[in-house]
Amino acid sequence: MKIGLFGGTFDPPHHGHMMLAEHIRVECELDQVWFIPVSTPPHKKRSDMSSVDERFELVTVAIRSNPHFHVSTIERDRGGRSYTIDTVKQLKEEYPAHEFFFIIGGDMVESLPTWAGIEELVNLITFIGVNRPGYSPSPVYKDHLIHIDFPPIDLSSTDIRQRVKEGKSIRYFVQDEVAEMIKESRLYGEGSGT
Ligand SMILES: Nc1ncnc2c1ncn2[C@@H]1O[C@H](COP(=O)(O)OP(=O)(O)OP(=O)(O)O)[C@@H](O)[C@H]1O
Ligand SMILES: O=C(O)c1ccc[n+]([C@@H]2O[C@H](COP(=O)([O-])O)[C@@H](O)[C@H]2O)c1
Repeated sequence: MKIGLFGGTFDPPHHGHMMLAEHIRVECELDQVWFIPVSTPPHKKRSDMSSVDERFELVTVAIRSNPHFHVSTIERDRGGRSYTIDTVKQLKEEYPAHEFFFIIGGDMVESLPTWAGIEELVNLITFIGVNRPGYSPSPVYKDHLIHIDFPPIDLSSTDIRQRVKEGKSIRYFVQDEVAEMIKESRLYGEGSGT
């Protein structure tokens, strides 16, 4: 089976994530996409990040309606900083018959040279990269990166959190169930979305 691994902080998962995963699944003829919420992101430093359990729950409800989408606990279970090289090695060992790809947006394509063990990692897995508004595709590792055009979606989890803080509606920015969970759990501040 061809599996697209889609790692992220997903705080929260938004429609950009869902559109990207579905677009890549179809374009690259993947059998499944496995969403992998990070335990601690390797590069991001945020003191107000939701817990990995909360982010895992948000992803679980966000992907529920798509039979090709799954969520993995691999990084939650491992804990600590979620280096992709560790995840890829572990998954290749557990599922030797699967062919894995790693899906990333333009910001992550740009940051690839700084990833832990990147020289080894690019020989273990092929990346699938898309454009993202504000980021230009990097010429590095192009032999290990399949570039897929993606309709620019200028949306980020940061935007969603900011809207919630400001008491603005996040309807149609995230799935209804995700918006409900944000409200119920009072994530991201007093407004918690409408
Ligand atoms: N609008 C988008 N277009 C293209 N790629 C995206 C988009 N949003 C997220 N991604 C990609 O999805 C993956 C996971 O992203 P992440 O969960 O960090 O979301 P984010 O919106 O970038 O979050 P934050 O605003 O908190 O940094 C990354 O590879 C990122 O590049
Ligand atoms: O392994 C690394 O050094 C590394 C550095 C930056 C990002 N990543 C992975 O890229 C994915 C997206 O990261 P982020 O910060 O956008 O949530 C997520 O799975 C991270 O573990 C991995």
